[in-house]
Amino acid sequence: MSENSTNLTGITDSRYALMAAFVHGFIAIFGTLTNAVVMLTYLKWRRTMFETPRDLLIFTLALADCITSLFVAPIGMAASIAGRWSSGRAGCVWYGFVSTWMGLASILQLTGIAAERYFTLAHPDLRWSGICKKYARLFIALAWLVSGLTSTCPLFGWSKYDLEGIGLHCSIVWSASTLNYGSYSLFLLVFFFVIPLGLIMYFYTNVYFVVRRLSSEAESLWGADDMATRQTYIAQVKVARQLVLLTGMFLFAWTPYAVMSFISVANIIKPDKKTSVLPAVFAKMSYVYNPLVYFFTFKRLRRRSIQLFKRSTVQWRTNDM
Ligand SMILES: CC1=C(/C=C/C(C)=C/C=C\C(C)=C\C=O)C(C)(C)CCC1
Repeated sequence: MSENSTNLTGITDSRYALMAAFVHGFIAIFGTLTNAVVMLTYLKWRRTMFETPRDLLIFTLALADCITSLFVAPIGMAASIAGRWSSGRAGCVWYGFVSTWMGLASILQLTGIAAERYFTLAHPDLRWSGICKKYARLFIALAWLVSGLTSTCPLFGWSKYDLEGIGLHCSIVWSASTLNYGSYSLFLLVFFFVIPLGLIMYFYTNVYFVVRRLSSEAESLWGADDMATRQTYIAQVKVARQLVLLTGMFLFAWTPYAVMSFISVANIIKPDKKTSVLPAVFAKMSYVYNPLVYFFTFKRLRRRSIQLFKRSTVQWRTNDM
């Protein structure tokens, strides 16, 4: 990874450049379109769709992925096609800043939603779900604000955004060569990866144990006549499963990048410039597959999106006649 590089021309290898061009192009088109469909569906049926904190979360995650696909991926594609960084210093800072902001906001929101699941299922006595619905908007706004402020630090001298890998994308300088770079890198890895990951694992492990205990006690707890309570419980567990999948997919995408960044900071081995492109590309693919996870797991969203698609096709045809 680059350390003190200020040379914004970049050196590339044609095979990696071709792959990066393809991935960036794919993200720019499909990431923007699929995430836009998710958001439009929510906005079209906003009265009924924003029922739970989970819906707000899906909307804001789709917004973050859409912003990155639309405003960052084309810059990466242009660089990959040119075989060198082609958007200057400002383009590099923009690329690094937006990618960092959106990524950090997503991990904070996924931690928040894991907490909501934990308190809803493990401590129903706290009536957390009611409180959470009320404060979900505030939490999401805070997550965006905190991650936004954190991402502006490199603009004010705490670390910096620079070319990474073979020079086709920009990120913060993952290095401990100076206290300035090292402290910011560690700050990000600890507060936006290790701690959120630890909390997410704690919350979902507890959810799992509560569900297991309650399932074995189900008969004696509810009896045969309290079907309503039982159905509510089953629905809550289903939601927890969907959210574990969503969070798991995000972490699946970002963990290789976080591990490679840690290896660079700890100076364990010096990652090869070419192969270090792969974790960054892999992380970006989550912008495209996240909407697919929403469509396949959230039935209501899927049904409404299909409805939206059918309506627009009918409208199109009518306008054509
Ligand atoms: C978003 C997460 C992280 C930080 C990512 C950063 C700083 C990304 C910047 C740019 C690019 C180009 C990324 C890849 O495409 C951590 C701190 C690594 C933790 C996981 C979530």
